Amino acid sequence: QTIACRWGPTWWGPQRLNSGGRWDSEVMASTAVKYLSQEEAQAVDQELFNEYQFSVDQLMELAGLSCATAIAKAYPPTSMSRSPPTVLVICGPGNNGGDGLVCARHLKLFGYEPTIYYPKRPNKPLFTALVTQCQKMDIPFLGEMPSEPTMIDELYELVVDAIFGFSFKGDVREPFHSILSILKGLTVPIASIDIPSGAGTQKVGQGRLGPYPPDSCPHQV
Ligand SMILES: NC(=O)C1=CN([C@@H]2O[C@H](COP(=O)(O)OP(=O)(O)OC[C@H]3O[C@@H](n4cnc5c(N)ncnc54)[C@H](OP(=O)(O)O)[C@@H]3O)[C@@H](O)[C@H]2O)[C@@H](O)CC1
Repeated sequence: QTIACRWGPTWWGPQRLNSGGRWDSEVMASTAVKYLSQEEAQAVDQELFNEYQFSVDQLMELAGLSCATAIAKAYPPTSMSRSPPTVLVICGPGNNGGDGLVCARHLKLFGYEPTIYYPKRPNKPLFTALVTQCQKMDIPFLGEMPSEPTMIDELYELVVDAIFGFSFKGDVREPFHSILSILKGLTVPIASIDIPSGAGTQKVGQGRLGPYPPDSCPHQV
């Protein structure tokens, strides 16, 4: 999983399996960031599931924890104006949304005050369990998206975009089109899990939350 942060002191190089199946230490040691294409990301996914026998629960827990850790490095609670810092985590209908639920749980443990908006919930045990775990940690779920960017700017210091990952395709459908429109108007920073949602993963281009790869757009974790 590529982890990158624009404002933090460190750029974490991508960690990927090379064609021989070994961790590519040269790439890991590099300070440059390589972005995986949609096909590359999906191939890594399949290799981890099939060859390495990881389960989706395992990978999602690691992904969510890694994202929360990267966010805590980029935006330490002590650097934020509120205590605890308020974070809105917006989760999509796929595994990227699952990463967001796990991330919210770890952000709470790291001293943030996350709130989740999860408008389209898959009826699968993995996701219902993740929701239960967040509820048991007293993480609130919003019934509806704040309608104006200024409302989000006032209530939250950071937004985590866990809406779409590498299976996004086509034009954004509702309710996510409206959600992304609101996010485009924010002044608070947005940390995007995997890719900025709405950005294409096939090629460098202008995504709906900013350019991709994101040299000057929301943080990508
Ligand atoms: N590889 C790894 O090691 C790991 C990967 N992980 C994570 O998984 C992510 C990939 O997960 P994923 O495959 O579930 O896809 P993802 O993008 O979250 O959601 C796709 C859903 O979105 C929807 N949708 C799509 N296009 C749309 C549109 N235009 N407009 C509106 N809706 C649209 C569509 O849902 P539907 O509308 O069909 O209900 C579709 O099913 C990956 O990026 C990484 O974050 C970690 O969890 C574990 C380790």
